[in-house]
Amino acid sequence: MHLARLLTVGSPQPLRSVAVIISLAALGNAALIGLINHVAETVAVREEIGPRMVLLYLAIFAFYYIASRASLKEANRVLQDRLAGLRLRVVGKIRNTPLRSLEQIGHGHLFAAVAQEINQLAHNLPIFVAAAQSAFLLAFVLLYIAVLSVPSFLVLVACVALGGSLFWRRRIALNRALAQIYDREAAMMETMGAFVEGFQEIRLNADKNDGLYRHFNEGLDDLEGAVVGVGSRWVSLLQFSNAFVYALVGVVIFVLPLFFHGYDDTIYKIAAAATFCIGPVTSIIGASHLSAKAEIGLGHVHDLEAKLDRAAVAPGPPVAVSRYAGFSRIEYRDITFSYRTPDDETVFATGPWTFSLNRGEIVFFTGGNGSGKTTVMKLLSLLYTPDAGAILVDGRPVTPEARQDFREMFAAIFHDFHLFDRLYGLDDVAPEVVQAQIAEMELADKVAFEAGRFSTLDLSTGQRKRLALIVSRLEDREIYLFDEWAADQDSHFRDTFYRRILPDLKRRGKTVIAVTHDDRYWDCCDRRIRLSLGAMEDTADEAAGGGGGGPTWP
Ligand SMILES: Nc1ncnc2c1ncn2[C@@H]1O[C@H](COP(=O)(O)OP(=O)(O)OP(=O)(O)O)[C@@H](O)[C@H]1O
Repeated sequence: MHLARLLTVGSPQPLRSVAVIISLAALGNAALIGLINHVAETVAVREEIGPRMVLLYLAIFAFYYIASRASLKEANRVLQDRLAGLRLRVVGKIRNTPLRSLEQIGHGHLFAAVAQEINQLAHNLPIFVAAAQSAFLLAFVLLYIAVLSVPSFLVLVACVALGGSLFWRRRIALNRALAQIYDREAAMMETMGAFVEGFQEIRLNADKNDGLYRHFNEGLDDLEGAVVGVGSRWVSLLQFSNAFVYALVGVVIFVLPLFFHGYDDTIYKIAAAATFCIGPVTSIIGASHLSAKAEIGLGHVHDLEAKLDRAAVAPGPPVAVSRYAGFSRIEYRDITFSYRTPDDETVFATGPWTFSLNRGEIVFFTGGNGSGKTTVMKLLSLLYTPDAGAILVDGRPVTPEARQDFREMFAAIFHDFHLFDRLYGLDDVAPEVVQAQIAEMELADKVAFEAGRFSTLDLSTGQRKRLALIVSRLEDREIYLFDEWAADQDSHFRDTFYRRILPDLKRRGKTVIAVTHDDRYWDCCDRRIRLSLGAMEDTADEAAGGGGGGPTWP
């Protein structure tokens, strides 16, 4: 069903053309079988095979060869095109999904669906195409048998229907077992991931290393047992299909002559034709095994698509300049937000809080671990949509359609930031400008900007953060969010950040919101907000609190 859905999305025209070419190739194959039978009969009655027959054989063979090659190539091209379309569609949905929904789906699930499942399918597609050709061939061979003897055809069709239904029943049981393998494979992949991500920890601790290895081994045993079980079911299914074809040949040779007269002349032709079917039947059975796997994999991709569709927000038109560019004041009114479990239990809640931000000010957010600073940063930039409350820019409410415009005002460096090696979205930046910033950030001996990309990202965490700062400055946004940016910097660069970079941004009319634990630099802000269990607290009255302009609560 999922495979059929993959094929039917998009224009039906290429599929029709493929079906025509595949059926031509199968027709050529069947004609070849018919001709071979005819020649064998001619030789058997000691008649001469003339050059016409040789020429006919060569012509049919050439036709079959060309059509078969073209059908495999064309079908593969069309199917790979459908898969590329599926990948593009899923990634297109991912990029328009709200951050929170993506976090709930989980990165592992996303990668498994977009990379693993679709890749596997892409590799197996040629086998499906060959199986489709075999199916057409079987149909033509049955037609050929019908031309030779209608009663034989009817008996064979009845036998094939019976065999097909037996096969189908066994296949359903096999599919169930395959689905269980999928779950075990996912669990094993997770433990594999722990080896890679926790490599430093296990290299330092042999007991931990052994424990994880044992856990992996148990999972592997479990998986192996399931795979072996499916393998033996699969082998017996394959044997059943081959034995079934031989049984059919037996019916042709031994049973049919007992019931039908005048059958002796054609018996060997029908037997030969049925024998020719063994290869195609094996090819179809092989593909059916893979198609069961593909169904499960594609099922996961389609499940993911459905989740993304439920969460998706229709993208607005491309934004050249945010409609809020040049804002004077942003007000966040009665904002609330909570992380919830799938059972709808609240894990952490923040708000209701009300906060306003004036153009050109520097606001620090402080608070203990888990107090909600990062969460609030994501709410302020609308990476998270508040559960309730309103945001107004210069008195105008930010409507759902305008949210992307609002986000376009921000450049953010979160503590789990991602550094791209290219300046995506900054096509017009002159390399000299980037190079000058690299020098200013004292990274010139480490990294260069060449051919539109950074020469390396293999840098220390502090250095990578400096590179991220360069990128955010090049983006030239209205508001800068820094989530503990200075935490990984040495004392010299920490000083540079608070005493030079932040004031410089302010001088250029930028607004800065920074999460910080650096109490030595609290004098560098205009206002400081403290978060405690998700609640905002005014620090204006604190003697050691932020200097500057003091709080500006609405
Ligand atoms: N993706 C998430 N899903 C569920 N709960 C989360 C998620 N991220 C954070 N939380 C919860 O929200 C609370 C606040 O987290 P947040 O990262 O905002 O705190 P923080 O003040 O930035 O902490 P830190 O100083 O350690 O960086 C945490 O207690 C955590 O349990």
